[in-house]
Amino acid sequence: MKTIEVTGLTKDYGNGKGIFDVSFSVDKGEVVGFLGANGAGKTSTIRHLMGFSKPESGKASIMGKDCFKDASLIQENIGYLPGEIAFMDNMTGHEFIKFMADMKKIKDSSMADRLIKYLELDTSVRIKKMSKGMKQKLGIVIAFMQDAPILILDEPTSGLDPLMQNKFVELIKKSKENGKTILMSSHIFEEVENTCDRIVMIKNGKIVADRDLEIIRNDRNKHYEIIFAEKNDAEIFKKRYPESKIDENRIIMTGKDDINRVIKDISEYKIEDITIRHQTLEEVFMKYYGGEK
Ligand SMILES: Nc1ncnc2c1ncn2[C@@H]1O[C@H](COP(=O)(O)OP(=O)(O)OP(=O)(O)O)[C@@H](O)[C@H]1O
Repeated sequence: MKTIEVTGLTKDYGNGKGIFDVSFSVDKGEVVGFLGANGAGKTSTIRHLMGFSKPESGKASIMGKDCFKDASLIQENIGYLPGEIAFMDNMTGHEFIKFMADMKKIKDSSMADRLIKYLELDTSVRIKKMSKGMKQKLGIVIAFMQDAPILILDEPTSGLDPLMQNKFVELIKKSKENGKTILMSSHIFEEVENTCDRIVMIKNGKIVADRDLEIIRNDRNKHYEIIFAEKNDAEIFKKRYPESKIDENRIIMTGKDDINRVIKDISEYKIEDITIRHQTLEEVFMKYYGGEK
């Protein structure tokens, strides 16, 4: 049995909006990044997983339980961070954490205390006076405080500064070490690359990719950017590598060509600058986005 399973999930909002025949699964202990541009269907899928929306067809289940039929069981037991957090504005952070802990029947507050300290969150502030980042931290504390074995996080780093984003990445890594199963939506490739085992990508409500990151890493092309001293040399080089792109005396090419051969070929010319690197995950996935992010 898969820990999280979505099968043929469909919800048509009209005008081509919604999610259509979405299927993917997450195994126990796996960390899966759910990537997609704005409006791609990440939140809609997650809301079905949390039992807030009724599928038009298809099914979402967690630990074999139907997410809609067993919504209260799911909501009580999953560590969940919503994309748009609706807080009780008049409460302080502390009061709200206590309120949620009571609702989720959490007796031990030590995990919440550790998270508050780790994220440097001042919980004495009233929620209506909190910045976006503070509210996001509060949401993270609530999602993680029950030490749930399954976490569903909708754009968890939205509103966090780079330092806190890094701390969040560490939190995910630690949670993975502790055997948690995590589904995390994002449009930030880097954070997904740093934390996830697998990527599921959604575009216009449909799944367009589902790949292990290890396979993607091993399969990445090399990216070359070469600046020739002479424009003429760049043109000659371009003829040897017809797939490359040329802009004045600059050649950009991506491919699996033997690096030794490329370096040997380059060495025949006077070069001003050269960069050789692996493709980023974003570059690999750009084809699925079709140019739009
Ligand atoms: N209840 C609804 N009624 C009508 N349209 C909806 C509803 N919920 C979502 N949509 C539309 O469905 C599409 C998918 O929205 P969703 O919120 O799932 O996207 P997302 O991938 O989470 O985007 P973002 O990154 O912007 O949060 C959007 O075009 C959205 O406007």
